[in-house]
Amino acid sequence: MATTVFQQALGTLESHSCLSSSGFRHECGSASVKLISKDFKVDIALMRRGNYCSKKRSFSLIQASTSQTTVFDPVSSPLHKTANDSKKKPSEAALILIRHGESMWNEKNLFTGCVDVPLTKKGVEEAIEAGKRISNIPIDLIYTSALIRAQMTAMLAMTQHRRKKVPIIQHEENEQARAWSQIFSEETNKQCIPVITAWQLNERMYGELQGLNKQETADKYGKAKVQEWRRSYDIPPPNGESLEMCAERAVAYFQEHIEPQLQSGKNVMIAAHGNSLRSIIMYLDKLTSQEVISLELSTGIPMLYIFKEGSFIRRGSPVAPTEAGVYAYTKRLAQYRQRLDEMLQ
Ligand SMILES: O=C(O)[C@@H](CO)OP(=O)(O)O
Repeated sequence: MATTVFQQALGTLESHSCLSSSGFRHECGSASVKLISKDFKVDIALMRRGNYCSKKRSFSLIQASTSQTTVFDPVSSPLHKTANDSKKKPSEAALILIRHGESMWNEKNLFTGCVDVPLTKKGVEEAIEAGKRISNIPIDLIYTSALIRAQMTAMLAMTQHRRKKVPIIQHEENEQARAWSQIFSEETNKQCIPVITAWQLNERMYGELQGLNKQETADKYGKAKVQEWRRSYDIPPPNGESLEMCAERAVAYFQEHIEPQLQSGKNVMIAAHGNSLRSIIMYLDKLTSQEVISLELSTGIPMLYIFKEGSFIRRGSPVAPTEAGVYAYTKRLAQYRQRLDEMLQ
C-alpha cells in the first residue's frame, strides 16, 4: 500500500518524540496546543468570525489529480468513508515553511532586514537538522526569498532528503538567463526540484535600523519603542516596512503564485524569514493583527500544513523535546488556541 505524505511525515515527527497517540502537542510553558483533529474546527471557528484573512482568501475547490500524492487525514480516513465517498479524491498537498537558520547578524544581534547576510555554522547545522525532519515528505517545488540565508537553508535542508532529487534555482531574470540554464534531458528534469526565488518573500525591510545592534537601539530609544518597531502590526521602523506592509507583498505573492501550485496538488516548501513567514502564517491560521504580534518563529524549524479542499490545516512542527514552543506560539497565543479547543469540544 502506498505510504501517504502524512504517514511519512509522522514517521519523521515521531522520531523527534513530539507525538502522542492523540496528536501533536506543542508545549508552551504551562499551556499546550493540540494540533491534529481539533485544528480544523478551530480554523472554521476563526473563519466564521470573518477576520482579515478569511476575507482575503479565495477558496477554490479542486479537482482530484491521479498523479498527486495522497495526504492522510485521521478525520477522513478510509474507516470513516462510505462507498460513495471513496470515489471522491479531494485535492491535497503539503506545505512546509522554514525560517532560515541562524545568520551571522542573528548571532551578532543586529537588525538585518533586507541586508543579504549568510548563515553561521550553527545556522548551517540548523538547516541540515530541518532537512532531516522533513526528509520523508515529498517536495515538488521550493520557493525561497532572494536572500542567501533563505536559499542556503533550502539547499542544505534538501541535502538530507530521502528522494535525492536535485534542487535547481530557476533563472528567469532575463531571456538569456532562462535560455542559458535550460536542461535538455527529460529524465534529468524529472530528478530536479525547481527552486523559485522571489524578493516578495524577503525579510521585512528594517529601514534605518538595518545594521544597528538591537540591544544598543533599545538602550538608546527605550525598550518599548524598539518593541513597537519590532512587533507592532502597522507601525513601521524609521523608513522601513511595518509587518502590515511586509504582509501585503508576501501574502499577495503567496496567493498569486504558491496557492495555485498547492491547488494543483503540488507539495511546496517555502524557505523565508521571521517576518515574511509571520505574515504568511497570519494568513494561513487566520490570526488577527493582535494575535500575530505575539507570534515568534525559531530559526531553522520546519512547520507543516496540509492544504485540503481550499483550507490550510496546521499539522505542527517536528519539535525536538528540548525546544519548548518551537512552533513559536507564545504562552498567550497557546492559551488562546487552547480555549478555542475547549469551546469546540
Ligand atoms: O533583524 C531582522 O531582520 C529580524 C529577524 O531577525 O529581526 P526581528 O526579530 O526584530 O524582526
